[in-house]
Amino acid sequence: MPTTAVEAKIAPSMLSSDFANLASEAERMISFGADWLHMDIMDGYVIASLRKHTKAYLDCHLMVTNPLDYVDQLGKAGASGFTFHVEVSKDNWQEIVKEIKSKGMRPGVALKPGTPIEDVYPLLEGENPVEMVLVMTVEPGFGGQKFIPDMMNKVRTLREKYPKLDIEVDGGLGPSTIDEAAAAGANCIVAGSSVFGDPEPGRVISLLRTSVSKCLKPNFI
Ligand SMILES: O=C(CO)[C@@H](O)[C@H](O)COP(=O)(O)O
Repeated sequence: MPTTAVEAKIAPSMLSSDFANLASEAERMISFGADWLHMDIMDGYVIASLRKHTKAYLDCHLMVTNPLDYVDQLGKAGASGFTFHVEVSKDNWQEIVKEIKSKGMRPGVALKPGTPIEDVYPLLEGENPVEMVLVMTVEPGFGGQKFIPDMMNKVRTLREKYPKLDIEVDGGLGPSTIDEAAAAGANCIVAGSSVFGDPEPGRVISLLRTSVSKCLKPNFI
């Protein structure tokens, strides 16, 4: 029976949602077909309050300098994925990954546009590898920035080396950039302004999924 090595995951970035109505915004995105909800973390309280209203996979991107300090809090709050930055974890990533897994979350590593892809390789090898790499396609910070096409070289290199890895892209993704990202090998797509800013978010989510699905390679097992 053919199956795919990796699946398309469309993750609206809640940074672009109406914060005063977080629960209904989350429900709205799930009803439009979102797979994950992408959460940019400044503290864990938002996760805890949203978790009360949804069973969705909460894909958390920690833009913090000391990720270890947040593992326990995010685990208790109900985070599903915990993605920390490679730039701040060169010395203790093994401990961070172990802690994330012990709290029942899925570890991922993110890299900023200026960071070479080779920096994440050690985190993908050995006994306790991360399970996802988030390639930032804008400088982390806020939504609505322009997609950096050069980042697709990182995605391509990573996909060639790790055919079964979840590769996420974040920043400036939407109908005009998705084909390039999908062709390079990204399968998890974070999209903020293109989804929340469209009168038909469901149509955008479905378009993103179709583009990724077309590029996924079948894996015959
Ligand atoms: O983490 C970030 C930016 O730092 C993102 O998650 C953005 O929220 C994505 O927004 P768009 O570029 O899709 O509008």
